[in-house]
Amino acid sequence: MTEPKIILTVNPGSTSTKIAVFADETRLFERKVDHSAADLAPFDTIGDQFQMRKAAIVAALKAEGFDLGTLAAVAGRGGKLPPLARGAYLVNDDMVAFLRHRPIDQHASNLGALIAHDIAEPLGIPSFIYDAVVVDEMEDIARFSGVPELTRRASCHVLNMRAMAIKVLRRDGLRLEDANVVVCHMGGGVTATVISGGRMIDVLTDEEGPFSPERAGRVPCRQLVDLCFSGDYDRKSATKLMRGVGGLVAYLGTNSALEVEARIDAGDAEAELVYRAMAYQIAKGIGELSTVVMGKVDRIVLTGAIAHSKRMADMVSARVAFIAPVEIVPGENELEALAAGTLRVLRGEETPNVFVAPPRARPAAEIRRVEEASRA
Ligand SMILES: Nc1ncnc2c1ncn2[C@@H]1O[C@H](COP(=O)(O)OP(=O)(O)O)[C@@H](O)[C@H]1O
Ligand SMILES: CCCC(=O)OP(=O)(O)O
Repeated sequence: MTEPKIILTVNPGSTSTKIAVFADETRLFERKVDHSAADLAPFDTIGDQFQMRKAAIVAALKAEGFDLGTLAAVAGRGGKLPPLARGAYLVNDDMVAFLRHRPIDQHASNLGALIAHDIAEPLGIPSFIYDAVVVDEMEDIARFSGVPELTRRASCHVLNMRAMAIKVLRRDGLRLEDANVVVCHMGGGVTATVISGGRMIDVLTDEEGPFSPERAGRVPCRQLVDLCFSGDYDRKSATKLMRGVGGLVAYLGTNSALEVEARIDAGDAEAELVYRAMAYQIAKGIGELSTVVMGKVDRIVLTGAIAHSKRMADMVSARVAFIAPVEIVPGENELEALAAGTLRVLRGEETPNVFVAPPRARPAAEIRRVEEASRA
């Protein structure tokens, strides 16, 4: 009998870091470390959280008495890289450098590959990402933003959305390839997608859709431009306003939907209105994506940690149930999906993709200098 493959999976989310160790398909243990808005406030960028999050993981593994020497691979949640294909990518030097120095965006998932690589490299074992948040299968028509310089790109909770859609359909004897499903993941970030014929043909990213516990979501763009040039913000602080201290944090000072619900239960009318507004925006997003498949939606799936909330699930369902049956599948199985994908690679059933960093875009001023020099 062959020895089981031991895999450490790492899922840095905006409000928590989750890890689990698997022996083949069997989960040996799982740990979640929550990061409150106050814990995260001192960090300017996601990259600055690397040591804090890695230390939390190492401490959790130590508390379990886990021997790192038994590991066959480490898998991290894939972050804000350029658009990728579905499936596995080996974490290589190009990917590490890209995520460290020029990630497309600030998101906790950027730390998935970095932490996985940092743990795996000294052990002489590979690290992988699987179904990264930037898997992009959008159709050409979905890429228009209205400004030619700004192309819409996919970014969502890919791992969990696909896994939950497959689970719901399989239970009803259906296949993802044969259905139209709108999935909304409600966690620290909220994103939604419409999956048609097995592909995520359009996506509501966390910057174009509903606000969420710590993100602003879609905002009035002219006012945003004014805000950026008001003199009160630089690039870092304006970015953080959108991601990190937006949404529930901005309105209510907490990234915890659980805390907001406790305040509502205690009679806080402001908390109730903000939470209801979040549900309203989520429902509008689902409606928007339903038009992509002309309303022919087989299932709407609500998932993520906030789908545990009956209050939120009811508020959203009430507005979208006219479109299609609503399935509530709380939580996420991102760690299982990471382990399952990595196992396929280790067993030789899937070949990992190779990440090649795109060339750096040259700033307009540099291009002008080069052109002027060549004319001279
Ligand atoms: N049972 C629950 N009901 C409502 N909200 C919950 C519940 N459990 C967790 N949450 C909320 O879900 C959000 C975190 O989602 P999660 O997906 O775990 O985070 P991350 O995006 O960091 O991975 C937090 O706002 C948390 O308060
Ligand atoms: C970038 C989309 C994924 C996302 O928002 O994840 P979290 O909810 O974990 O922040």
